Amino acid sequence: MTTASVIIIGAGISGITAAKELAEKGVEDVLILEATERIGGRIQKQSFGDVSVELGAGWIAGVGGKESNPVWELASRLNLRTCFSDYTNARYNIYDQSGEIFPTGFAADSYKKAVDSAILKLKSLEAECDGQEAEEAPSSPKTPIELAIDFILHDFEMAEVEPISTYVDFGEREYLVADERGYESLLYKMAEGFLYTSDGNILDNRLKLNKVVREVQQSRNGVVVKTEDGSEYEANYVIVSASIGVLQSNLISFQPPLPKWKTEAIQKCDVMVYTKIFLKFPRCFWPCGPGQEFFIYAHEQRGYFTFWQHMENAYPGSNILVVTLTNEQSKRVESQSDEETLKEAMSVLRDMFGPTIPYATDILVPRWWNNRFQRGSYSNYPMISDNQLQRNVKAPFGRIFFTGEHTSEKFSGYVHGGYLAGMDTSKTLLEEMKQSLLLQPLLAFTESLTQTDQRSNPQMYSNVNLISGRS
Ligand SMILES: Cc1cc2nc3c(=O)[nH]c(=O)nc-3n(C[C@H](O)[C@H](O)[C@H](O)COP(=O)(O)OP(=O)(O)OC[C@H]3O[C@@H](n4cnc5c(N)ncnc54)[C@H](O)[C@@H]3O)c2cc1C
Repeated sequence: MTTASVIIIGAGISGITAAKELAEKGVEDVLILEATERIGGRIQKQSFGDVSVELGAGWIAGVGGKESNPVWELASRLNLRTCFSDYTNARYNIYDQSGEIFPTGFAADSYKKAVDSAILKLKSLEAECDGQEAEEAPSSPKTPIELAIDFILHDFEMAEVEPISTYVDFGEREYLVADERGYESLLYKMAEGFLYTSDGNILDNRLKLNKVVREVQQSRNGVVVKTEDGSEYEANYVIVSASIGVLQSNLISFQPPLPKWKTEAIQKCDVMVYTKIFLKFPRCFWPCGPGQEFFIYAHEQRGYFTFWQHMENAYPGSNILVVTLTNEQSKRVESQSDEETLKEAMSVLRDMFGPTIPYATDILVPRWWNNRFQRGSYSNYPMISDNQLQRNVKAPFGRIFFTGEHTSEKFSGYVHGGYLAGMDTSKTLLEEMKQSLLLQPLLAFTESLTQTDQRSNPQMYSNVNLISGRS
């Protein structure tokens, strides 16, 4: 059986950050077990139509504020190619089903109404929590303006994932990563010399790919981690960085089972499904001027092929459009063939741009919901929820610690949330290791009093030995 001080389940941004931080602080023998054949998790690029597209995270969000976003700093240091991307412009490019574009004033007005309506909804939820009578939110007749409002509200629900109470001013600017190696470069740079040698070979004592963890067994002596291929690994501590969707599924079982306060908190957190569908065309037929990177299709069915982006700013001449679907629409599209999805997308595009536009030559539909190592795109805590819910999701259980974007109090749902969570969890674990070292003599004394044969369990309190390079 392979042993390590700390086993980390998952090699996304949070898992790699935690592993690196632990190693830098002296915990040398950290081992990452990753279910797939690659590192990166929800940061994943794929070649499509001669360029690299991001199936997962694409934007470095929250830049230009009072405090600095660590992922932006990292990207700047690595000279990652990025381009400014302002999706709020989308509100001025709203098409109806007959291809008419809503006049600017009309669209801006819808935006204001949506904001007012969102504030009213928030107040009513707050009042409900306080047990007061709430002002009724207006019902939504599906006039064109209400269709536009509906989109904007839908967008708020999908994008405003950070709890308002914990707002930190990283800024509002967003940059699209347009690097040849994509967002993944960040992770490969972090992993260089640590998980991989400079010529790209895996350091096998630090990272094992294609290792699907199915069971985490905890005892007084440590933790045993069992994988689908029958391997077993032993450690003093485990950090689980798998997504909230995976925690909600039964992929990983815990022995003894996680306590009720923890499983309840995990189940209460919403999982967003967010899907970017890529379409390649023989030529560009959409408007490409300044402020036209994004456009919206207003349809009675909320979220039906609503949000569009062209990739000409990031990749000139690529002739690629991206349409974003969420939740029920994402799940629906994931369950049908790509040909059917292509047909639907083409029909929407023909509504907007007329019947003569060329048919797409290729389509790429990521399936985050049906991916058993993700089960969704990112966590979305209820807008009005006390911080206790998230604290319970994050809280360790014995020797098992939790990290991942869903444990980041301020930035759940984001790459920088995953990064900061990895830092935070490693700090908490280091503190625990220190404490257990301090307690060691006392525990040894108690043990000798109760005449327990500690020699049969040599690892029980011996973080010191394990920290210094056993693997
Ligand atoms: C479509 C999409 C668009 C997004 N857009 C943005 C964006 O523009 N900007 C932004 O900041 N964020 C965005 N995000 C969110 C961002 O990608 C995530 O918040 C972040 O990457 C999560 O990192 P993580 O380390 O918490 O989890 P992950 O990256 O999911 O890492 C967890 C790892 O655990 C592995 N794993 C799971 N189960 C097991 C198991 N049983 N055994 C072993 N390994 C296991 C997984 O394979 C994975 O590699 C987007 C996400 C998606 C899906």
